[in-house]
Amino acid sequence: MAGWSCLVTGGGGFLGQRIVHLLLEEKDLQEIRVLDKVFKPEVREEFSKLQSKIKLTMLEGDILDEQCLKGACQGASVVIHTASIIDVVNAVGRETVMKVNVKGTQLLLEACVQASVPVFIHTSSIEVAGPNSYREVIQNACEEDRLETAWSAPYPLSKKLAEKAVLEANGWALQNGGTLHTCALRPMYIYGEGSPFIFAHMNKALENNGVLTHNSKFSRVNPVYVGNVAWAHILALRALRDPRKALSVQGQFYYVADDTPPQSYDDLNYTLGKEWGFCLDSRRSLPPSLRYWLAFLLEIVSFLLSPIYNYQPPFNRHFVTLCNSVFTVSYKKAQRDLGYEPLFTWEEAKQKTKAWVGSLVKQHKEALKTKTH
Ligand SMILES: NC(=O)c1ccc[n+]([C@@H]2O[C@H](COP(=O)([O-])OP(=O)(O)OC[C@H]3O[C@@H](n4cnc5c(N)ncnc54)[C@H](O)[C@@H]3O)[C@@H](O)[C@H]2O)c1
Repeated sequence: MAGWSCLVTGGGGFLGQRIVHLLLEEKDLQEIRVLDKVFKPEVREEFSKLQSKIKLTMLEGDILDEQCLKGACQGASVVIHTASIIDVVNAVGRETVMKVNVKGTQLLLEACVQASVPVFIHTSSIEVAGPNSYREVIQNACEEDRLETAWSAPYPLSKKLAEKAVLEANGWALQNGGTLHTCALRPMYIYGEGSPFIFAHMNKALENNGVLTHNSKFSRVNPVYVGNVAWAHILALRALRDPRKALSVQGQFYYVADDTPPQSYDDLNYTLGKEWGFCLDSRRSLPPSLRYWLAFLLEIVSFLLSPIYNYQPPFNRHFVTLCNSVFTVSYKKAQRDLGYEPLFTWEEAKQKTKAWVGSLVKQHKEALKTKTH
């Protein structure tokens, strides 16, 4: 097959970087374009090193900038769209999240039509499916269950609308007479080296003598390792580029999990941190029902104050539900259609992530030492 090129939006992010690394191994790939709003200096340096292996172009720009998207898509054969704002506590502002996640996706789809890019892989999220209630137990959910979030909170709603736009765009006519083929991947909560959530969590605990906050001990989910999620993206793009497989994959969505055992978010953090002296807060936490109604009260206060003051509650009902639900999925459909098997076992994923958490602890100790000298 002739040389091809791939654009990764959000490619400077936690997942995007791992996708870029895996792309390097793809046959006949001539160019990787990485579009991101900002590249951290360490990411820029990492990508500069890769430029000796492949033509890697870093494009700093906004997913809402049509001119930027036009240039980024020109001549690309595949788009992997991971750029998004993840905000489960409404810290960023509703309008911004909706714009970047929904409008940004629509603009990118239109840019693909104009530039005749035939393959579009979208990183969706488990949040488009739920959980809707912490009282509901959902185990081993599969795509045929047609689960759908009922939340109007900006993150789940925007991801739901973005995924819908992507799947509806499957079959669109391209400028050159070709056809656009799309699919969406719905990863569970992603962990691994560089996870912004684990980074924030561990740093907060380090400021608190290694005590990890525990506000999700009733949850039971199957988190997925970042290297496996990146791998699922590669398999999806291979499938959509393969005329024998494309027919069963186009217009479809897939849950992406791996063999990480179902557990609470608290237990995951503890497992990753205990070797480095982290411990769980031994104080009793509020039961979910009480936290839920407290969140509701705070949301009302926020609403009442809104004409005069922008008060953002520290948690909301959606967040409480997320942190206290039993919600696990099966990855059988991805196995069947994409040939997906996790690249990393739970043991490997755990060891790699633990080692990274250890490096955070080391950095923290060194920073403390320099402060005191
Ligand atoms: N982290 C998780 O647990 C998780 C779980 C399920 C799905 N996802 C999805 O995976 C994708 C990647 O998430 P991640 O965990 O790597 O997060 P991340 O924040 O590390 O990566 C997102 C990237 O998008 C970029 N971006 C944000 N706004 C932009 C804009 N206006 N223009 C251009 N780029 C912009 C950010 O700079 C960032 O590099 C997202 O679509 C997210 O919804 C993440």
